[in-house]
Amino acid sequence: MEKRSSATKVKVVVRLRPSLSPSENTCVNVVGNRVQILNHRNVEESLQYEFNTVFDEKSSQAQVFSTSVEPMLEKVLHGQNVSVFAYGPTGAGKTHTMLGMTSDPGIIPRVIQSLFEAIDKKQASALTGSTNQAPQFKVTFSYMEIYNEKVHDLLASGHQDLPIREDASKNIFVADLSEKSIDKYETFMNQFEPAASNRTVAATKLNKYSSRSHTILLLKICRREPDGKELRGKLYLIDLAGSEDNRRTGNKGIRLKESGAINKSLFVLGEVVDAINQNQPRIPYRNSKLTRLLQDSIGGGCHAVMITNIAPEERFYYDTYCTLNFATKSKKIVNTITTHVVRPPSIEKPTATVRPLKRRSASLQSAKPRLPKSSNSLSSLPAAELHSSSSSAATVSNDPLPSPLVRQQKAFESAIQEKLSAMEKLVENLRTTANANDVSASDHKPLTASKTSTPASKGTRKSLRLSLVSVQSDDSPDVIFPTPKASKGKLTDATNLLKQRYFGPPRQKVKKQKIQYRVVEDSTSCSPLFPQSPAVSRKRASSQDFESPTTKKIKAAPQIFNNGDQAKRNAEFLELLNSATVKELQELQTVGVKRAKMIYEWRELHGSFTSTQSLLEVPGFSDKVLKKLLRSNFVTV
Ligand SMILES: Nc1ncnc2c1ncn2[C@@H]1O[C@H](COP(=O)(O)OP(=O)(O)OP(=O)(O)O)[C@@H](O)[C@H]1O
Repeated sequence: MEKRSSATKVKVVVRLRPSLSPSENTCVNVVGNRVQILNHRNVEESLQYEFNTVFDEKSSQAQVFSTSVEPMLEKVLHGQNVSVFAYGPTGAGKTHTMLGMTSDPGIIPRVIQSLFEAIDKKQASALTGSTNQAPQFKVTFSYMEIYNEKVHDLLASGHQDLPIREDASKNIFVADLSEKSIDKYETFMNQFEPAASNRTVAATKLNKYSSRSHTILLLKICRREPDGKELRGKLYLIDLAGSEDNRRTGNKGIRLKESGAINKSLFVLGEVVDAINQNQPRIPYRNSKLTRLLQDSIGGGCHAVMITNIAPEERFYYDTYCTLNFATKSKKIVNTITTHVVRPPSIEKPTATVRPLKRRSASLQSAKPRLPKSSNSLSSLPAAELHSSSSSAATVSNDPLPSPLVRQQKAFESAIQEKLSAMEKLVENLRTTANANDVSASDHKPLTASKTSTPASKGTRKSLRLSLVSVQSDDSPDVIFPTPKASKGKLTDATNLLKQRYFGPPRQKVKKQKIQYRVVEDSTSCSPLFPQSPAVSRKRASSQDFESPTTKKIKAAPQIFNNGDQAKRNAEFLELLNSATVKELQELQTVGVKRAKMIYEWRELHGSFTSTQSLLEVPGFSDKVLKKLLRSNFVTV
């Protein structure tokens, strides 16, 4: 569970390191929380940059930590994520600030120490309080490096490239790293050689690429309250690689490649910041591993502190100028802080939360008064289920529009109704013609019945109509399947009449039906009353997997129907083929204008069809097409 709280800007601080070569000219001045540098376009002017805090060359490690980082620790202990990253040109003091030396530790060792002090304090104060129950804390860490656009786990043996994946919280990208319990931290830290004043010596055993890679120490803190609630915070401590001007450093070969990779990720970082500031719809986080990892810190749900390191020497002028401009852009970025809370299931369903959902489902029922009450309506669901699927409940609530699936189904259904109605008319016309040609009186009976549909036929029609698009079972569909107009008798279902006429009245009225939607691929698959050819069965195997036993039974039904009735039906169909006009032929299932014309023209040229198989001689009729036509018009081969 996540809670979104206040929007917070990225906190940008600047740290100026002391000059390392006193003989060299400097070009940076710090005045209060402003940094001044010469204007390279006009040397008589100076450029001024203002930041949250600016640390001058005399500032101590302790000062930087207590002002910029220490206040953030409390947030991590309360389930929020914090990212502290050092940015700046090569040699400006990033590693010194983040790691420091044994004699003068930087942010990382200070964070570890303070974190445990804070945890101890919290537990002690909880135990002295009235509840006498202290929260439990679990701290783990992982350490990684992005080098040449590859992520390495620095705690694992060997340097394998790791993929970056999306965290369950959806807004954090993490590499699959080995995690160590924090009690291993001492051993881990001891592997660092003390950083000396010479930066080449500052390279460590663990991080041999030191200044040429981005290193990330991730601390995960899980706080479990006595009531079972968990607060999960993460703290990213990032030492970014410095960008290098290849012309100035004369980088070649591997160095050039390294430098290119560093520049690429820092370049993308700049693009990301620009995109956020310009409110662009797409932020190019995915364009580099670094920006994917920093996604939560820049424009995400994290508290972010950017420590901008700058060097005072004149030879760093251009780097300093660019760095200060980037820092200025970054301070405009706003993050919306997320608190990561995980509650135990038992306290997930307070009545206060469930009640509005119940009201919502009640209003849903009142909005559709004509629909029959059903045992599977939302209100009858257990409260816990409603709560656990609150998002889906919210989707249903008060929405007057049916879902696209229901709309699609309705459209399909009305198309089928039209076809059936037209087919009935067609049959009726044929009968009328047959009457005129002295057809026996007994044949009129079903046609007379067709004009006033009996309750039995209504029931059968309903069952037939539902079976066109659904799988039947024991409960009524209510909400998702409103009764269509056809059931009120406005449309007459010819297919149903045919079925009654040739196969007798339905054996059993379907009492209640519950719709379980399945994909209907085309209108020709609509009849579950006739068996499908093996080929079609194979094609539809996947959708049949979802069929209920009831549907399977219905599909098997034709086997028990009277063969004589089917023969009559086939003869009637043949009669229709031999006498219908183009327009009338079009009324048949799967016959459009083109096919109707083809059938008509073939008949004009060759005379009557002697069997339905003769249709194979009509251009455009393959075996498959014919089977489809016959099946969907309830004719057997
Ligand atoms: N505030 C400071 N006080 C004293 N020395 C410093 C300070 N900042 C940096 N230094 C020294 O400057 C040198 C360069 O610093 P550092 O290695 O931290 O730079 P960097 O920005 O991490 O460089 P790179 O990007 O190459 O890793 C180091 O020898 C470091 O000890």
